[in-house]
Amino acid sequence: MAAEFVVDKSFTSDRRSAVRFITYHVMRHKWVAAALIMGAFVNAALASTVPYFIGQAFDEIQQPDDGTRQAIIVLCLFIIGAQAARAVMQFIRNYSAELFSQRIERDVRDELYASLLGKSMEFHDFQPVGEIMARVTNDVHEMNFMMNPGFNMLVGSSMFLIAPIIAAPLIYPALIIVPLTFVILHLTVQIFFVRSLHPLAEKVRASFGRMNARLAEALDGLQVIKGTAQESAEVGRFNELTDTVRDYYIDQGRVEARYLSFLLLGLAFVAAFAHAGYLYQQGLIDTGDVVAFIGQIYLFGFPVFSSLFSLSRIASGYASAGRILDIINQETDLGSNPAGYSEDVKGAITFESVDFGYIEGTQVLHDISFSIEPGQTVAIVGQTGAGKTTIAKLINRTYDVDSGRVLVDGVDVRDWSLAALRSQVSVIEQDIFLFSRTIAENIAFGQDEWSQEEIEASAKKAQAHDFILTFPEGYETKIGQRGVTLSGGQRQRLALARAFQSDPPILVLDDSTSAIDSATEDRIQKAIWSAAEGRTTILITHRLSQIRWADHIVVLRKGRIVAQGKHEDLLANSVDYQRIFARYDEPSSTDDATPMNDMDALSGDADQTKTNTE
Ligand SMILES: Nc1ncnc2c1ncn2[C@@H]1O[C@H](COP(=O)(O)OP(=O)(O)OP(=O)(O)O)[C@@H](O)[C@H]1O
Repeated sequence: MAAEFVVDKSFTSDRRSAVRFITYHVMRHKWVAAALIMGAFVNAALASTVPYFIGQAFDEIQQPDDGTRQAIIVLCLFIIGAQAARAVMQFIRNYSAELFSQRIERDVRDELYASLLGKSMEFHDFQPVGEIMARVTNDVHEMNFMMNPGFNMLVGSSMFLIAPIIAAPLIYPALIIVPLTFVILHLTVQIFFVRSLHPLAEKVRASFGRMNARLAEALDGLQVIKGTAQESAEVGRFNELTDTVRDYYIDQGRVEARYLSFLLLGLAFVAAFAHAGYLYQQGLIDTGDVVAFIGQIYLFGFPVFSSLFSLSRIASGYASAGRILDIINQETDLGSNPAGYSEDVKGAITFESVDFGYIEGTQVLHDISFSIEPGQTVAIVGQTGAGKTTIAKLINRTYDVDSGRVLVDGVDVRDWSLAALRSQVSVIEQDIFLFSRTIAENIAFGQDEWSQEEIEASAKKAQAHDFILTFPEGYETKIGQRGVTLSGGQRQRLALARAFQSDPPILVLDDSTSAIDSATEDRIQKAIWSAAEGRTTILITHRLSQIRWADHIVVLRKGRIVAQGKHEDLLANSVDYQRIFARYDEPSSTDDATPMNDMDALSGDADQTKTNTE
């Protein structure tokens, strides 16, 4: 399957169905599973010896003679020995079960996480984060529960179903009738039980995912919810989802409450007493045999009670495995092309008749063609929604073109090794994302090794060093989630520092100075100029001061290029450029005091402006 990112794994699971997927993961740890089964089986076998020894003891007490005392002591020692051995077997079984289930949880989670990172942005655009989180955390954990206590209890208790079938005929052959009939009926009930439980378990899991998605979205948009006083409405919507989860759980409980095996167990006791009593009356078995036989029937209690719980866990785990596979098996269009072209990027970018749309049938870019020489700075301008950001996303293959080609150094980006391409194209997004890690770690993101001096040098170039030092912990300051503890301008400068640190041959700055005051704008301007030096830079900006010193300007309108060239030429010849430019905000700056929307000022020399400000 094509994926943007493929982890070198020591295994490739069988993803053809949930059963194969589960079996594959179980078989990866077959020795641990074998220890579990062996522990469970021997434990059950030893447990079933207890009623046998008690039956023997009964016989001894009923016909006392000189050897009775010694025989009872020996039988007691056997029971103690059997229980001690059981304790060891229980330990083996429970330890293996924990090891087994935790390993499976880890393997499946790793596999799912790697698969998620490998999915294209097209996939992630339409997947609510909360839903994905529910699968990575909760559904994977359900698979753990399916193994332990689910399978563990089912396997362990199944041995208690087998033991009486073996032991009863040893007491007297006809005594097999009741236990065998019970086991057949109990297994039939189990099959019907799981069949009716499975669709409900799927509904529970799916409704849980939807609830999680809503929760994640609400927390993400908390500011908007509070800002628009929508708390009550949101609580109402969330309640509807929690009600649905509750209702499906109750439906599941209703099916569980109708579990027929409890009734069967009661009937089995009645039938066993009747049968044993009849054989006793016929003189075919003695009192000890009756006690031993009823003791064997008692062993059924454990599998009946535990199967209700273990089968519910298995039904939930099975539904979860299906949901995990759903995600893993979804195709992603982008291939990582690991064997592709992977030279050092020089920086030439060419768009050749590119068409693109995010959704089928809705075209965002139409016939886009332009070229950028290595080291040039190019500004892409156009009204909001014109497709500027979309152009940037095609360069590092966040998305692939529908038709036409995007070339980097003359090579189609699809022929590049994706890792080689992306590691050399740095994009500072409109909505800058910072991780909840330290400032230093954020600047060095993507690098395995870095020194404090390097980080500080990058921060200085990005005009970020001074504000970083105002924090008590400096570079070790932990940034709040998504960088919420920083201002917009500070986030932008950290993103620039990250770009300096990785020193990419191609740098894309998307609207990077849209939300800041003029003094900060000035600092960022300087940082951008020094960042643009010696590399191909694409500026997607509404800032006049940035646009006009670009080597080349591409003017977009509704996804089409309506003009391109140098600032002066465009200003003189392109009505679109003039119109767009007239609407752009030009912040006043200390060095470059071009007034906003002042068309006279636009005719100033771009290079001159750049030099002055530098
Ligand atoms: N992930 C997406 N899925 C679907 N449509 C999208 C997606 N991202 C952008 N679009 C659509 O593509 C069009 C171009 O968007 P784009 O972000 O490239 O515009 P832009 O020129 O960068 O705008 P702005 O100046 O406001 O950032 C818009 O109509 C937008 O609604």
